[in-house]
Amino acid sequence: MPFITNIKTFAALGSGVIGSGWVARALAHGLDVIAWDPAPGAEQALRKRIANAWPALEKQGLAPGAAQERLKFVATIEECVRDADFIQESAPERLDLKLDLHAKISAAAKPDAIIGSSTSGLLPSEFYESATHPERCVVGHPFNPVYLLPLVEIVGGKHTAPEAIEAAKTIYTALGMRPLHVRKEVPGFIADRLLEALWREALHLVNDGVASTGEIDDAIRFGAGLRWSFMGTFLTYTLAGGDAGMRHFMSQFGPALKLPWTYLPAPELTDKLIDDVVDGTSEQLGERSIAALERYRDDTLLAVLDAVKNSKAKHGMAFGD
Ligand SMILES: NC(=O)C1=CN([C@@H]2O[C@H](COP(=O)(O)OP(=O)(O)OC[C@H]3O[C@@H](n4cnc5c(N)ncnc54)[C@H](O)[C@@H]3O)[C@@H](O)[C@H]2O)C=CC1
Ligand SMILES: C[N+](C)(C)CC(=O)CC(=O)[O-]
Repeated sequence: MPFITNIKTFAALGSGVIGSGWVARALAHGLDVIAWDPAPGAEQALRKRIANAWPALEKQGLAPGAAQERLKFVATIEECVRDADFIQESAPERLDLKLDLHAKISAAAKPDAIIGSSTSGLLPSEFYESATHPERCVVGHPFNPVYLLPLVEIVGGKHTAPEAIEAAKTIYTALGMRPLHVRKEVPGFIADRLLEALWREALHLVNDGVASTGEIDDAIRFGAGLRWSFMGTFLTYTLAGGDAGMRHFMSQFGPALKLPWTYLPAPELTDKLIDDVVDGTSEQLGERSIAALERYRDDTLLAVLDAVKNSKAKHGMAFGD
């Protein structure tokens, strides 16, 4: 059965940080959005988050007809998904919860509507186990803020049809995203496996009293963070090898891989470590509210995205290259 790819109605289940980001992206692309979230006050919180994101989306350019008013908040899962052409679940990261939720979502959805889950690293073969028509079920793992960052990792489970992966690619591309198909179903996929390694080391550095949270963030944002926005680790290190490139880099820095630079297993999350991290980041936040920091992040991300796009165009590359 061909899957729906020309979507007009987007269903969002779960409207926290990530669900609201999906809703904002879908609205900005001129879609009708139906949302459901069981938390009291969820609709109001969702509308507030979208209003905070909207100036950045306006700056980026709205699709014809795009409007915040095209969001409808409903009271049941069934109402949310029944008429949807595409469904994105962004519920809490718990296997039992997602398993139960997807049994309900898929039973009520159109059989040819693709279902995506925002999970950061749970396995689709596990949480789609009880789904109706599991051949249309995928992971579509986004990055925060979902309404601005282009990457979405697509992962299939053991029942996912190859055509569903292609359909998901088409849908996410139409939503202005850069899909990356993760060909093997592994926990953490590609990006979170990398991010988690950095996060564990950062926690060790705090735990060992080597650096504060602010100093660790400085080490990222004034160095590797700047080049990561346009060049990944492999190409960056090719340049670090000089004219001899990666082969010289491997021979010069390869031995360091045997030195105890990294710890990898996560440190114990003691109360002290949690307090140190929370106190450190509160100090970094200062007087700013989360919403104000989000607006600063969005403006800066737009500027970086623009700069990368323009520079690539000058070098004959498209943004997605
Ligand atoms: N926060 C992040 O940086 C990222 C999170 N994700 C993934 O997105 C998903 C959602 O995470 P967040 O938005 O961060 O969490 P969140 O805690 O901000 O939001 C979760 C929402 O789900 C709602 N909810 C509770 N029970 C539910 C149920 N049974 N069915 C549907 N919704 C329910 C909650 O009321 C809440 O609004 C998770 O799978 C997470 O791994 C993916 C990428 C990044
Ligand atoms: C922390 N996290 C694992 C939920 C992060 C992600 O999944 C992606 C992101 O936005 O960094």
